[in-house]
Amino acid sequence: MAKDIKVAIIGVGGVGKAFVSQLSNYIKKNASTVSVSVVYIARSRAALISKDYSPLPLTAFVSEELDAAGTEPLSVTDLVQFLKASGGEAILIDNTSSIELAKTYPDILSAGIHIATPNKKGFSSEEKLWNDIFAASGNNGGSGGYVFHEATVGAGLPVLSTIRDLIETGDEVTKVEGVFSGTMSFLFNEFAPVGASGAPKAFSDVVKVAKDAGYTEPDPRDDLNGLDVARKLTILARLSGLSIASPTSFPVQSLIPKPLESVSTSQEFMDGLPNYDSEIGLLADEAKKEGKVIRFVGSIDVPSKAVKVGLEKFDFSHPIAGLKGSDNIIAFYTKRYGDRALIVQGAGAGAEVTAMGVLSDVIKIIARIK
Ligand SMILES: NC(=O)C1=CN([C@@H]2O[C@H](COP(=O)(O)OP(=O)(O)OC[C@H]3O[C@@H](n4cnc5c(N)ncnc54)[C@H](OP(=O)(O)O)[C@@H]3O)[C@@H](O)[C@H]2O)C=CC1
Ligand SMILES: N[C@@H](CC=O)C(=O)O
Ligand code: NA
Repeated sequence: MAKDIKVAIIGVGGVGKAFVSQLSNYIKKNASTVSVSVVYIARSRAALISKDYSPLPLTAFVSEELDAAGTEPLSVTDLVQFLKASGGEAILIDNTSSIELAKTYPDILSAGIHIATPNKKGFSSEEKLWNDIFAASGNNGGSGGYVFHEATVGAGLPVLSTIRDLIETGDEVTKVEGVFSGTMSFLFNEFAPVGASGAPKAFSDVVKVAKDAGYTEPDPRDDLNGLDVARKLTILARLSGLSIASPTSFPVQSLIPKPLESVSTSQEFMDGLPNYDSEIGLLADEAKKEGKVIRFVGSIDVPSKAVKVGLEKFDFSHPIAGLKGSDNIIAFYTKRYGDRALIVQGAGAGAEVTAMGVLSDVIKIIARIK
């Protein structure tokens, strides 16, 4: 029988709940070959802890159960100690968007605990944190835990595994470009579709739909200010070998109306947004007159080290103009692939497709340690 791998899950929001459900199915399906026990599940102010390391039940109501029966969450130091005391391998799943938690990854990895996460913060903030995380990890042959973060770019789409494979097999990535935000894709595909006729939808209404569908960041301003895309490009640029100080160290266009930049809560922002629908409507109308649509895109030009994020106009026939739903499209230009890029396309946001990216990372870790 394979050794039992302990799992701790922090964050059971949209992605976290879908992850718990997918992990539960994975554990049942693979019970004869893999033994996985979830021993800790936490949200901000409550946790379920299995002190004797017996598996916690993985139900669809996990966040409600946490509130009803949970105790105070452990500090990261205590959680590491608890997982280490089990005597075996342990994986931490960070399904939050917390920078504080991300800052502790080097310590968690140094303790030999593995990490799988869709949280972009650790990989896209100051470069020192990125360097510390990978130096502490076992990814490059070190003694620390493995860290995988596929869902930080393009949700479950194979974006990071693709760029790593290209580079590790000796190809040279020259340019990466496309649509990197499920939210932004959905907003413009719905608000300014190709060949639109009739009354346009209000931009603020579409933002609300994207939020309710679980595409946005916990705070949708993090999408609309361009920073979510900037974080993804920071990760891809760093994987391409560029030194990127932070996601604000290159040009990033924000779609937040100036007067709403200073509001304090995300609810105030959502309430104020309808007042600015006409501003973005004008940009879409201008493009339409030229036979184009506007889309929110990003690009990394590796030789010139140029990274940028913002709105651009596209002909109706361009593949970016024709995207649907929350689809991302990411084109990798490399020496081997020449002028015809390697393209990855599909849903780039949503709980299920993101959780799939996290679980696939967990499965990769299990394959290395079991
Ligand atoms: N949604 C998507 O399509 C995608 C999301 N991601 C990333 O996945 C992560 C989760 O997103 P999503 O599920 O949509 O977000 P949600 O806001 O739905 O869920 C966040 C969860 O994290 C918990 N949490 C937040 N901070 C802490 C903390 N310091 N300690 C413990 N728990 C905490 C929250 O608990 P509580 O409710 O108690 O505060 C909640 O359970 C984010 O990093 C996001 O960027 C990545 C790709 C796609
Ligand atoms: N808010 C993000 C979620 C995935 O990273 C997006 O819309 O792409
Ligand atoms: Na991905």
